[in-house]
Amino acid sequence: MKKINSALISVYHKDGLEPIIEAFKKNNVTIYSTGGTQEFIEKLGVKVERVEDLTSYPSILDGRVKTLHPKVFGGILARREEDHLGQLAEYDIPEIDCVIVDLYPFEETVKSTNDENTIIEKIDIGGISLIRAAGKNYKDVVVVPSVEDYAYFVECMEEHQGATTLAQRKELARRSFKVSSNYDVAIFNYFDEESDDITFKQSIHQSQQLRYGENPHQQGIYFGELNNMFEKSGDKELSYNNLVDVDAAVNLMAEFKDDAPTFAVLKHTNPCGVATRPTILEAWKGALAGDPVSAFGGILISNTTVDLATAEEINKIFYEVLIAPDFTAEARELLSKKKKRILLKINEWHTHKKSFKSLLNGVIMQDTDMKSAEKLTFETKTDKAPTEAQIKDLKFANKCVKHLKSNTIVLARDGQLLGMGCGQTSRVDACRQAIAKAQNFGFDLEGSVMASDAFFPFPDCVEIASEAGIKAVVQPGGSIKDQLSIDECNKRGVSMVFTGTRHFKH
Ligand SMILES: NC(=O)c1ncn([C@@H]2O[C@H](COP(=O)(O)O)[C@@H](O)[C@H]2O)c1NC=O
Repeated sequence: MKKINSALISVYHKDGLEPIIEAFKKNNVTIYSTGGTQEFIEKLGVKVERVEDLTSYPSILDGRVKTLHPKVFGGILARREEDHLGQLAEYDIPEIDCVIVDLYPFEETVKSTNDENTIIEKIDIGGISLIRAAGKNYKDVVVVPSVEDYAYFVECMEEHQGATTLAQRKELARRSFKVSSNYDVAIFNYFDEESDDITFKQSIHQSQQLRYGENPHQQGIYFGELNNMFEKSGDKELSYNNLVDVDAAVNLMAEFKDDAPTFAVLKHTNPCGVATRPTILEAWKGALAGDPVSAFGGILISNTTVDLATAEEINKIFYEVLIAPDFTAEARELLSKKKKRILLKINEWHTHKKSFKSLLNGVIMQDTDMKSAEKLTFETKTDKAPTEAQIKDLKFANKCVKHLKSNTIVLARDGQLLGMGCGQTSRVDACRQAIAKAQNFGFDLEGSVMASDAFFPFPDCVEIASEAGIKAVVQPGGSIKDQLSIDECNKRGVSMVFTGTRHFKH
């Protein structure tokens, strides 16, 4: 157990210090402090020793140098043993038993301005050195590295009448290196933004223990911050699988965010029902019709506010998560009555620019596939060109195919997904699956269109699709046997366009 006799306090966020100062007063702790912090503490009626008096230097260079001095760091870093204490005495350096710091808000500054000078001034040097020094010497010194730790520190002191245990000091040292490493990563990422150097560092502050991972015997943790993106209602927490599905759903619907009302039903990340319609109710009905069986327990997402009429229909099935830009008050009230369902109001259609996956002994990163069908050039390769209506459907189908596991085929007509085959080891299997699913759910495929995530190595898919009634096809092209598929289309009066962009999804 170590009693605190002296403390250095230099904090950006002053609010919240009050209980600490109160406890220090009770235990006669000598407080050293920097300018603004000193003023704040003195307003609480407690006497403070100025760091400037300790160092015999004023704060200089606009505050760039205020605590960086051997009189400060000596008192923090000295081991409380004869040799070190002798040196402190020799140089008239007081021991500092506790360091409380809250760093300049670097990340918030980067978010709020592009002005480099302002950003650079918010790189804390003295503060981070203080917490690293105190963290290193945790056996003798207690460190409080951020405003988030004030409450824990007060608890520790209350438990032992102004003293701390070794375990508590070690825990606070751990927190101090968490703060300093996150802080340095954020600074690094700012400087690294335009660099060609290949590095991977992330500063993530929040984490959430999930009920379990993909299966109950696997642990699951989410590292990240969802609160800016969604407002969640419902008591149930998002599970690991929900998070994976919600991510897939948002990435899909981001493609349709500027379109007419669109609804999608996803299962295990794959969209199995999607429809764009003049009203949200019709969009829901159209999406559900795509695969009413798989929709059970699915993830639902719309690009339009969910109204009461739509909510009444949705309420007829069991779903896990419903995501929408908003819900009318009546729709929310109705949907909230059923437990075990999560409503997410989405605030921003944020799609991450980079995506990561852990594998083997590391992590792979890639640019997210941001190529949307709206921006692709559809180059007609057949004698027959698709009609305007078919082009619209081909774009719709191509937006869907991009979000399905490869190999995948999507069949669509009039802004509705009619059938899809996905996760197949051959394209012809995906094609057969898409046709079978569509026919199973009562769709006549006459006049529909087909999208493929990658090229056709053989003309077999065109043959099968055309037999089922498909009249237009979109694919990236790029096979040495492209001509065979084009010839097959010409023979059958089917139009085919190439986009030049493959959408594999593994
Ligand atoms: N330059 C230094 O020696 C220095 N020492 C402490 N700081 C920071 O100064 C801030 C507190 O300053 P003030 O008490 O003047 O409001 C804290 O965020 C602390 O992390 C410093 N500022 C930046 O590096």
